[in-house]
Amino acid sequence: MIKIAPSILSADFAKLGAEIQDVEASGADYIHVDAMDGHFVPNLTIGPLIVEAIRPHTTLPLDVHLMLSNPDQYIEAFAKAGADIISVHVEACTHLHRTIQLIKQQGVKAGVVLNPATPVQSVVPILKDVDLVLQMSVNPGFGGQQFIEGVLGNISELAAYSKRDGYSFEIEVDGGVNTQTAKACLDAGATVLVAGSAIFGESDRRKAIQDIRHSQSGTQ
Ligand SMILES: O=C(CO)[C@H](O)[C@H](O)COP(=O)(O)O
Repeated sequence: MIKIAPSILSADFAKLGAEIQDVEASGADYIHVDAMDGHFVPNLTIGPLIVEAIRPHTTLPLDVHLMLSNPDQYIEAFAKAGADIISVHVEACTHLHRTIQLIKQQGVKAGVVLNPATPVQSVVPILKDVDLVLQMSVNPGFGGQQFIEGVLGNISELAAYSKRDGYSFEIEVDGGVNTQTAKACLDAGATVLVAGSAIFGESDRRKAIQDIRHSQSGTQ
């Protein structure tokens, strides 16, 4: 079953609790939370205080994507705030194995993230340790960007490693995912699709989630 993770980056922040409850009632599987530090990426967004504030508004897993230059410094705070999955960028981690262990020590699931131009080879040694690999399909920092087709090869490569070595990590794709681009991601082997504007930008969130989820089979 394909999982859909609405990215609250495109939600109405003035009514975030209600927005999250709406996508949960509309069939979402995870709530995707984008934390940006204005340094690793050119934008500032969400910190642990917001994660703590939204935690009581949903029973869904909070899937927290850290776009931070120094993720180690904030992992404990995000875990205590209520994150269920914490993902860090391979490009930001000098000691990736140590950072992944730090996440696991907090009792939450650990993910590693690749930017569009980062080769899959850079995460192969850590694949056996992670619960999720997040392949960015835009350059991180902003919602509403255009899907970069060149990442499809990375998704297929990740799926091939998973199959070859019997791993069970999720393959998540984030950025420019909509009803036009979802099928190619799923065909390549994605198991979780993050979508911000394609869900929160629609008045019928249930239909938006269903359309993305079923884009592979064509059954809406
Ligand atoms: O991580 C992100 C940006 O860094 C967002 O999750 C992503 O861009 C989702 O937005 P959209 O679906 O509108 O592209």
